[in-house]
Amino acid sequence: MATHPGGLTTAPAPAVRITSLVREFAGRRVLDELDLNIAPDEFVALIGRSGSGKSTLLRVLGGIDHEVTGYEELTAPENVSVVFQDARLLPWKRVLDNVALGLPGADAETRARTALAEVGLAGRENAWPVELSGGEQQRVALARSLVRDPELLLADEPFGALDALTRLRMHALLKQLCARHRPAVLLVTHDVDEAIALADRVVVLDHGRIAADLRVDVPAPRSPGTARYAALRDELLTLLGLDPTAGAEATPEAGTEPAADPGAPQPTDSTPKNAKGSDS
Ligand SMILES: Nc1ncnc2c1ncn2[C@@H]1O[C@H](COP(=O)(O)OP(=O)(O)OP(=O)(O)O)[C@@H](O)[C@H]1O
Repeated sequence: MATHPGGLTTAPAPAVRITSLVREFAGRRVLDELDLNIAPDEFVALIGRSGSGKSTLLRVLGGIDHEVTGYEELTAPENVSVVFQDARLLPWKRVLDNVALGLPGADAETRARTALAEVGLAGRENAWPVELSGGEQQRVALARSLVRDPELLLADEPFGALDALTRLRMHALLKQLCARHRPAVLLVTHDVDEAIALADRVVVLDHGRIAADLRVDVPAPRSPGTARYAALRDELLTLLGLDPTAGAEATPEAGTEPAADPGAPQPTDSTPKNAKGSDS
């Protein structure tokens, strides 16, 4: 917050400013007059049913999708990094070269080494991607993103393919990295617990519109045992059309696809059936 000489207190300009964004595919609105602001260094988790438009929004913000149908305002920083569910490392380049790839300046290699140390991979610089576990590959992907000091980090289910234990380790790492680098973050996740663990705000997307925008006012450490955590989790699950009392069972919303589809948000921090990554 900045204070002007007149005593007027103003919030810093948002890193992301979206007003009335529309994206259609074959005449069907996938993003429907969507409004969203993200402050610099704010961490926003984006959840929603499969097909609600989460990845589309990320692709627009990441400059991967240039074909938006319309908007009143669409502002994002130029320096954006994107992390996907799969690490997308170049298999023919060693770990260090993957991180340093395209980095300007004579100190590129030094910066890449520092970034690898930050994600706990000092000593693995000369490894080939294939020699790393899934969790380690995602660490490299994080290092490759953060070495560029992005003002905005976009993450599309980056831990979705990892086992539950590795995912928890990655949560701790991401928190640590964000505290140090302070990018604005937009994280797409299907995991309500992941959203509460990491985010300052959780935004629920439904049919291309923001259905809810909730501040995560759960005191640290964000333990699932606390009343506030449980209340927020129940609220989010209900917004997603899931029955919070039903454990892993989902309650379909009337008139919509069953919430139990494989892409539906999970009420527990469950490991997907295709979980492959581990840090060990
Ligand atoms: N290139 C495309 N051509 C046509 N339709 C598309 C295209 N990309 C996305 N869509 C449609 O837009 C809708 C939103 O897709 P999107 O991938 O953004 O959903 P999502 O919320 O990320 O889903 P999930 O949670 O399953 O990943 C879907 O109905 C999808 O079929």
